[in-house]
Amino acid sequence: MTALAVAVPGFVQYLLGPGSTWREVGLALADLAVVGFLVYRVLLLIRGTRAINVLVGLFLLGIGYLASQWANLVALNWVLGHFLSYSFIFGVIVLFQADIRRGLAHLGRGTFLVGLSVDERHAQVGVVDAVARAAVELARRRHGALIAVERIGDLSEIAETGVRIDAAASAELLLALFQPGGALHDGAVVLQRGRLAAARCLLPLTVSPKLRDVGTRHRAAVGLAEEVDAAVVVVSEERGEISLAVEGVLHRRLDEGALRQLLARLLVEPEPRGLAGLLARVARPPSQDPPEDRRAAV
Ligand SMILES: Nc1ncnc2c1ncn2[C@@H]1O[C@H](COP(=O)(O)OP(=O)(O)OP(=O)(O)O)[C@@H](O)[C@H]1O
Repeated sequence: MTALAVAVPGFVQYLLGPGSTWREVGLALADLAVVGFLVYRVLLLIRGTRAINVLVGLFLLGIGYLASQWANLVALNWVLGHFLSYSFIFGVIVLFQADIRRGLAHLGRGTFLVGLSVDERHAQVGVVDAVARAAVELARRRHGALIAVERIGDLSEIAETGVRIDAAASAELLLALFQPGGALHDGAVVLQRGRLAAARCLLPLTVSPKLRDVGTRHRAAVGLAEEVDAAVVVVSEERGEISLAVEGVLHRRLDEGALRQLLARLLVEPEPRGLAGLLARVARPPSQDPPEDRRAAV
């Protein structure tokens, strides 16, 4: 460790040139640390998503560009150079849009929860209780269910794909809606601002290849959680399992306690505000996530 503490600044000083001062070395080290940390956070953010494949594609294009430059292949180098510069701009905006949206929503999460009024917070506590009680009972009965709860992302468009209900959210209503054979049991129920907004809604399906062992109900939950900042609870008809999709990750095999805890964290408990909140969110160690075997990153 001590050897490393001497070797790294020494190496940086060597790179900066013989006349460099320790202040310059210190600044260069801080610069490297900040860039390293940012790259690490970006990789964590897009880990296991389609974005990582695109990043690998861009990296290979970059290698092709450098190779064509080295081999003096003028036409290929011209094409790859232009292709790279445009695909960087459009690639970041278009291909990473879901990930950017999720990342921004992640940063805005504290603001959403801090901004809740007393009444809204009370309604959210009711939603957590209703959804958790219903999910446990639906799992016991082996009735399949899909419940999307709005957070920052607006679920109005999703609600419009189904049948409008606009009723107070309760476990009893959820149990009745997901009764097999019922007119509204298919598709997802959408909860907005503490109320049960609509049923039989259609959610976007994820195309992630990582979710091979689950069917369309779970794919629909993850698909919505990839696109919008919502908490989506799934009850498996086949296995009687409860899962929750949020920020594109499926937390699987939850018992009532774990489900309540996750829902409360996502819908009720505010995180610290301002710089403290930002630092807490950015620096949250991966170990605070549920164990790896319960998660399926997409
Ligand atoms: N895009 C979608 N939006 C909303 N609901 C959907 C969507 N796709 C499927 N579903 C719901 O999932 C049901 C089919 O579930 P399927 O058995 O394929 O999935 P699963 O993930 O294996 O779930 P389970 O473990 O309950 O069987 C459909 O009847 C419908 O209610």
